[in-house]
Amino acid sequence: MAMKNWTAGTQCVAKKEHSKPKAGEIPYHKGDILTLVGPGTRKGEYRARHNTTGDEGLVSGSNFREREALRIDPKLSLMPWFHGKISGMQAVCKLKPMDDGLFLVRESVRHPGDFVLCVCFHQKVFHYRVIFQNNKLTIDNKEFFYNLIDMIEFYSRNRGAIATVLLKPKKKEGTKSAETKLLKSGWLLDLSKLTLGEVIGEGEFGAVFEGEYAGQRVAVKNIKCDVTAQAFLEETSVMTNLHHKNLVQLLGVILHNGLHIVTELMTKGNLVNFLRTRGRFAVSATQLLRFTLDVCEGMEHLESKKLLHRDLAARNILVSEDGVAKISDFGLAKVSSTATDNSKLPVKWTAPEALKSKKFSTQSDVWSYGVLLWEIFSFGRQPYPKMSVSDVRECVDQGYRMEPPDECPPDVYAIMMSCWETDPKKRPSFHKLRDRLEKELSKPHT
Ligand SMILES: Nc1ncnc2c1ncn2[C@@H]1O[C@H](COP(=O)(O)OP(=O)(O)OP(=O)(O)O)[C@@H](O)[C@H]1O
Repeated sequence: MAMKNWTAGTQCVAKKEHSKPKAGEIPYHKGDILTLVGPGTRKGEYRARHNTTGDEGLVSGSNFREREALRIDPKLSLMPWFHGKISGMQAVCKLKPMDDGLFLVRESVRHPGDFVLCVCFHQKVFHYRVIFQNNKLTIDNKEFFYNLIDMIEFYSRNRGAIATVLLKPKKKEGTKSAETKLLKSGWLLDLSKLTLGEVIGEGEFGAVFEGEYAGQRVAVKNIKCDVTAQAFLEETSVMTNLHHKNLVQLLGVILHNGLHIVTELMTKGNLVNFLRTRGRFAVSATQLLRFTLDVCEGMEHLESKKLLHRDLAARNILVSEDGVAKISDFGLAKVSSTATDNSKLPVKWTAPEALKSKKFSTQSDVWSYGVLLWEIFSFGRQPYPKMSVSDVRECVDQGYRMEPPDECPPDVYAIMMSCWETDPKKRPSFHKLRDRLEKELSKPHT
């Protein structure tokens, strides 16, 4: 068997029961998930933390397999039972054989915007109109839901006012159930183990909560809108491929009330706020350099996986309790290099060739990294201060580059400038950047 060479942070699934641990070992059940924290004392052995019990101790690598990453698959659907705009007749044709509890959801042809839940029972199809009012969905004006996912979840457990509980989704052709896939691969978490705490941030698509999952402090992003939740599924799939000390770790997702995305908690918040609230008297140049190196190492890892970030900026860097910077927000991360919607691009951070001809590459991430360096050394200032987005586009095109931030070490400014070479090929790789930053860090700083 090939020697496993797992790094700290790798999530593993137990292949066997291990109920009688020896001294220093921890117990686990088949299917339990553990996070490796480091090498063990002997060959093939690791130190690991049990994701549910929180126990930490030694485990044998041969009893585990790495938690499977999700393939980025556009067919993966949170709502495989949703068939879009089809007529009642068409729905009836699809619901064959008419087993009790077989169901689908369609959009009403006659009342656009309203949905219809179609369920088989006693060889008949029942059509329940789902009404959207006051921002909620309801069938009977007694039970109300934020979204379809929630509604289906409810009627899969309770009959409520309908003929039968929902037993089996009729999948739309060409879709695969995300729930099944997440469950099989070990990324589906258990709602009953989650406790939500206070709101710690506001994302574009919903609040971010602090919480606890099976004893571990976590951050939870809840996406209520079905369509957005579906879009986030892709971000989550990307994250299942990533384990690195400088990338915010996905712990898993919960399908309830839309989608809950559970990640490790970064208690010191995002880097912009971190630097703005502390300022140059509280954060040393060495600490700033450590942040830049942290981000660089995270990017080097993304690069090694052939992934682009596309939205690298200090607002998307989070700081852990022990002051380590990690990259988050893989919303725009993609394997391919063809862009989607240009209007959403963060212009002040995006390389000119990416803005102009959608040429995204690791080199365009390097450009953004240069802007991020500038943000770090200016303690969280908005880049290109006082310039409008269209001014920035135009000036940068004509060769304008930002001045160094106050008291920025000249060598660091030289690194920024090299990231902003017009010709992407002339920009350094993240690997090269790490080299230069490590040298910088080894110099005496105040
Ligand atoms: N894992 C985490 N730990 C601590 N705080 C977090 C975590 N994730 C997010 N936050 C906080 O919540 C804020 C919003 O995060 P979020 O990623 O939703 O922002 P966003 O940039 O709007 O992303 P999106 O476009 O995905 O909504 C962050 O700036 C940060 O302060």
